[in-house]
Amino acid sequence: MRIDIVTIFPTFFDVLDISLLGKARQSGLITLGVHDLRDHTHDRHRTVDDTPYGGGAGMVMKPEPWGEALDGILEGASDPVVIFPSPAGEVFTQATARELAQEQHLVFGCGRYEGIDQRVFDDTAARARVRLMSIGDYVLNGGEVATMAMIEAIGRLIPGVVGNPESLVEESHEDGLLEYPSYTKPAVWRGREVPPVLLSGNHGAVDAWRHEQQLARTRAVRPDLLP
Ligand SMILES: OB(O)c1ccc2cc[nH]c2c1
Repeated sequence: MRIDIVTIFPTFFDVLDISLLGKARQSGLITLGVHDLRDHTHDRHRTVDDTPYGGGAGMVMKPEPWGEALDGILEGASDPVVIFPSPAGEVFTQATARELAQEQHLVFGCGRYEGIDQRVFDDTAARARVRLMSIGDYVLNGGEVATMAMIEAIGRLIPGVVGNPESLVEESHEDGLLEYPSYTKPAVWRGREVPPVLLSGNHGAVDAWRHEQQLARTRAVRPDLLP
């Protein structure tokens, strides 16, 4: 998978050189391109924003630098999905991560200030699949944190990135439920015992207990996930 990111804070994504995603890049499973939006400005101050038409507080990101940056990425690209993190976007879920992990090329456009001139979305949608994505009902200062979260959620689902693919199966949201509680040695810690069923060696009983724990947790914390 190729991933391109357009941002005014390119060093924000240096962290993608480490851990699982860093290994995936070294092995060629993921190819990453980080593009500084200011490299697509042509004034002395490298201006990327201006006051909003219609008035209002804050600044809006100018369309010209975005147009030039995306032209360079989309030219010759093979059917990428262009994702703009936005509080006004569809909610990114584990199902979205699974869906996007199937793609060959993702482009993330990280907005700042009050957002990006709408014509950038419209112009890009005329030549690529565009999706505005929200990672939750709260507002960040820009798209970089959301992009990092989505890249991690998507990247870990790409075959070969996570060593043991079985570890991807029993996770929260994979089967529509929250995950069961986990325990490891010691069997007693500060007077707290591991649930005896987990020490029983009875795999059927363990599976049943874990499923019940998933249901109980989901009922308590995320009843909206239940069918
Ligand atoms: O909360 B968010 O996901 C988000 C995304 C993009 C921008 C651009 C300016 N504020 C933003 C917030």
